[in-house]
Amino acid sequence: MPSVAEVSNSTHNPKLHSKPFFNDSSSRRQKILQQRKSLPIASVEKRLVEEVRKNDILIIVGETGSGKTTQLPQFLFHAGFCRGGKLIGVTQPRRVAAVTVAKRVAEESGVELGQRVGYSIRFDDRTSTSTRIKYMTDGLLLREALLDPYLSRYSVIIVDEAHERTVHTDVLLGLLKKVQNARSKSADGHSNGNNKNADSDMILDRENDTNGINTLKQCQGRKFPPLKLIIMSASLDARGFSEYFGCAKAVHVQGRQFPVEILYTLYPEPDFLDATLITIFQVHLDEAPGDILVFLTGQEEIESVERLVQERLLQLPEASRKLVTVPIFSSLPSEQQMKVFAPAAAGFRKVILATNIAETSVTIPGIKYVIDPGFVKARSYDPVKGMESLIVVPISKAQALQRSGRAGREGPGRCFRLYPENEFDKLEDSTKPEIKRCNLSNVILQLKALGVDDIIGFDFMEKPSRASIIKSLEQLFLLGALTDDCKLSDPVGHQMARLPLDPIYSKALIVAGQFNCLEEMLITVAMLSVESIFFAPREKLEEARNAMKSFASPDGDHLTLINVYRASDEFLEKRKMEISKEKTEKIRRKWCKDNFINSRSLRHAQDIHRCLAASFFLNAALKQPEGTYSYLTITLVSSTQPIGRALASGQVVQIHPSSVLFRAKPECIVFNELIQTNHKYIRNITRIDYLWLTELAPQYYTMQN
Ligand SMILES: Nc1ncnc2c1ncn2[C@@H]1O[C@H](COP(=O)(O)OP(=O)(O)OP(=O)(O)O)[C@@H](O)[C@H]1O
Repeated sequence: MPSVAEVSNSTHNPKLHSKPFFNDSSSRRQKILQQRKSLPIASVEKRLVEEVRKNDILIIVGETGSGKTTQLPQFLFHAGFCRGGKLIGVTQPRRVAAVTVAKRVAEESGVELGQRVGYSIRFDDRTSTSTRIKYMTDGLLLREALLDPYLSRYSVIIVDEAHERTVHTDVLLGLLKKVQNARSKSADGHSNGNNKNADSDMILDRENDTNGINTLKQCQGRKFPPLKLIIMSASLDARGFSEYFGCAKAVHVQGRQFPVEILYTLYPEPDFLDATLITIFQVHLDEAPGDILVFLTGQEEIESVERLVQERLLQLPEASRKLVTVPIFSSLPSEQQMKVFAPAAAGFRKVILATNIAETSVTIPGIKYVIDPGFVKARSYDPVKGMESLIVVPISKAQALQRSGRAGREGPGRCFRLYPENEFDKLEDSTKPEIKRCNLSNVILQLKALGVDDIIGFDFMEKPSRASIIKSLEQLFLLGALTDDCKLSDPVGHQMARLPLDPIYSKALIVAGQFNCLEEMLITVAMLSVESIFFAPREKLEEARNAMKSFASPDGDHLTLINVYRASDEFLEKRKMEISKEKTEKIRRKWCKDNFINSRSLRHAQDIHRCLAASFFLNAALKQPEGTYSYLTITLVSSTQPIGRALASGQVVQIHPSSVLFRAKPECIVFNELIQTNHKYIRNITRIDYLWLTELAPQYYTMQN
């Protein structure tokens, strides 16, 4: 049993370190200072710092809003943990949390964002050489470990919201355990290279790597100060984490700043969307001023609730219509996401319609009421079919707690749970770790690059199933990332591991060079790697559709994406298109000229098609007579060999209505995404010639004939 020390809330309020916040003593500065002083964590600053000094691994559990995320890194900074230019890294499962918390802490510290306090998320880095407190996504820290296997720049790493158990958090925990072990050995004067301790073999067994990833050889002989590791959350299974870290100490920061009253329904609600609407209007019409945060499962649901709210508002007297809806979901452009943090116009109440993106870590100013129907859209993975799907499931108790914790941050709050209290009791305590319900290709690629060859033997907090591991190994093998003996292939596997992309995209980029279409592939992958390029607000649906049509390519979504990218590039940069110096076949040119076709564009389009086919061959589908598609999946014949012979079996999928090929329905296509709602849909699709499959992926497709 781990020892759980209670760090109580005392009446003593230590003087907070207050480097100049702002030039003037504005009322905002005073307010922030006051707010910080009154946080439960403020009264236990010294004791927490002491605990961190005494323990290399510390588990901190504290109520939502008690000040863990914003205050602890500042306490440690002022206590000298950044001496010698070291960093305190704080990981978050979500980008929006990393960005908004960093902004808040920079403001609290009175520094410009990107200086002492910064953030780093994929494709957006706001740090500098003076950054000492760095908020980042857990995925980003994993990538940093590829370049710096000892994470030598960090003196402290705080894994925040660990209860979410994202796949990156779980891999990171295993990795940090090993890094910490290796660093404490190096600090003790152990020779890294000779140490055969199993705990450090991942780092120690790294071979020389010619692909730019730092290797053990470069690290040998260097000494690193011990790494402090802090695992934090409001709803953590402290015992489970403590056991995983060898009976690490767990402390509990008691108290919350403001109470949140929890209300349940008397009976189960047959239609939770209807119940949500009724509750929104009850709060709006009957409750004191304060904004509302509603948790829904996805974009479609958010848009339909938004529409229904607008319709019902029109039925109210003019004076009661002062309610504005603001959506937030992951595919919304980030400027739009940030709108939820802006106050509503004077006299208006704001109702934020959010997915679980707003569930943890974030403080949305003004929120007094939370409406929680109790559902979430979660990933699930079927390793046999190789299919990942999103399904609506009840939330866990931990999630319910996080949701209610978004209220009560600036004053007392209320949370309306749209289910009876006895239903709450039946919820799972915590969310099933994502690593047990997702495709592992990306994780395996990264672990292999970090020198972990035995994936099944890796010290995961909870092991993914053997079937998922094998399926993902198989996919990586078919993409050419692994050799026959399951090692990272050279150079393809190493190159793929370095790219911060899905393995399928990385492979596309690598193959693109051979097909002379790297630029186009970069555009395609860049466009696919960001959230949805097309955005269609409900009130401007027709205009948005017309705009999309003007870019649409008859060959599919990928080429359409390139059209969009190029149009915006030309518009913004007013840059002339570069003329290709390549010689192309005279006949083909003439044919293009006669047919008013840009031969260069056509050539690239063809290359891109082939390039996509080469890398996306795992995701091919053939049209069936009735207009659906048969998706070719791979089934293992031999269960003893992870990469054995493969056979294809079909399952029925449909083209998603958002695709420009929704009506055209070509004979053979490749696609990027398979999603399951009420149907199995495929998205981001390109038309291909079936023969290319056998030409470019003979190891797989010749067997179909
Ligand atoms: N952007 C912000 N605007 C206004 N107040 C904020 C902001 N960020 C934080 N706060 C204040 O600081 C308090 C502590 O926030 P913090 O995120 O550190 O808490 P936490 O313990 O990490 O909560 P959680 O477990 O929910 O992540 C909030 O309750 C709120 O009062």
